[in-house]
Amino acid sequence: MPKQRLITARRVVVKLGSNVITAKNSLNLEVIESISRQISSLMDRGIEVILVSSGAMAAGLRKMQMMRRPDEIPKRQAIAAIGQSGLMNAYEKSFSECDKKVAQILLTAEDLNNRKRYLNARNTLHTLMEWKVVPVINENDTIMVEEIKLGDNDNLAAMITLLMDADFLFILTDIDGLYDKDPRQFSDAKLIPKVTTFEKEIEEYASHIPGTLGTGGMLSKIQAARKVTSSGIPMIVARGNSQNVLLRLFDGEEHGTYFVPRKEKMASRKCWIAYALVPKGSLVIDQGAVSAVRKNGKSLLPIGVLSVEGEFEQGAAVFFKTSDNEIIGTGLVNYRSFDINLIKGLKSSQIEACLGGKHYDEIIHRDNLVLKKDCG
Ligand SMILES: Nc1ncnc2c1ncn2[C@@H]1O[C@H](COP(=O)(O)OP(=O)(O)O)[C@@H](O)[C@H]1O
Ligand SMILES: N[C@@H](CCC(=O)OP(=O)(O)O)C(=O)O
Repeated sequence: MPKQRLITARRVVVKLGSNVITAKNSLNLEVIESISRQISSLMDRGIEVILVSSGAMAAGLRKMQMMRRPDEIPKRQAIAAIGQSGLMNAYEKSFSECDKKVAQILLTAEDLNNRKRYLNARNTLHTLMEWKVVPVINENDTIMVEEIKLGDNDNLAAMITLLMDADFLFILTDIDGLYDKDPRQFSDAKLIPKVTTFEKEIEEYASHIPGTLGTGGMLSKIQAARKVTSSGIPMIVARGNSQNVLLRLFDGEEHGTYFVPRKEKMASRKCWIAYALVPKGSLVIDQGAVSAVRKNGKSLLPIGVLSVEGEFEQGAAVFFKTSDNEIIGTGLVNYRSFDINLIKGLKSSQIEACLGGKHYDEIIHRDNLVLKKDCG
């Protein structure tokens, strides 16, 4: 293999997918041991590693000798609980053989939505890394219901990468990387070694249909790549059971698909607004406001707001869009939807008379506003 891309990252996130972590009848201990050894060896070189591991559901199914996920939610959650403890046991054992300790972190979408909990998670992860303990993160499947699930660990891993200001995201799966079409359906599918821009066809290459035990398929890996590369962080998708894959990547060998990062890095607060929050409504804005926020980097003022969609409180994340439904970006509102309905179209100097008081001139301050065009 040619050596082309020496990785100099100091803090990385590694994500292991369900298919690669499970064998025929249970967890694939060989893979778990190999990845643990590789992570441990990176840590011994002074690199900080955070592991996002799937496998709870797959391991639980195998343990209960079930062929597929049950339809009932309580049963699914019970399966995840059974599998998660086995998963952690396996990591506990394999990392202790390398003299490393592990910590289990189970997160929900709500934890990432709430800024206080989001920052708390960050502090805990920092402490673990200071103590040279390996954080093993998964979604808390046992309490999540379908509607509010993060859904796939590729996007969770991307959010952890942003949360922790990591320098690199490795997504390890059961295939060599991104192909130009679904290799399960097309025998002539070709591996794409490098993705520089997210043209529409990139998403068309990928089927969202995962492998037998996976969740998001290649599509969720591309979404994850969008998130991190738009924030200036590179990502590689590679085969997790290929021998010493992480160490070889660190030594500069080319494997898998490399997603090239954008040059400009988005501030971490803006990453949180863009990727962790679920918008609660929309503001339809006029062309003047579109140019002000898009071209001139200005805040969104009431005068540019035409209408309000949905009901939301002060501080909520909302989309702002044109009357043709083109989404321009996302931001945190200084006023609740009820008040925006009253002040829309007004000058900022008229807010006080209208509402009987004024805390802010802007509906969305530019520090709390992220443009879609900056999100890859
Ligand atoms: N264009 C593509 N390139 C590579 N793999 C693809 C593509 N389209 C669909 N896939 C499928 O996506 C699967 C990986 O996704 P998934 O099963 O969710 O893995 P994981 O469990 O590692 O997250 C591969 O096994 C492959 O069959
Ligand atoms: N939280 C789930 C993993 C869901 C998931 O994203 O799976 P995958 O697409 O295989 O990475 C579990 O542990 O089973």
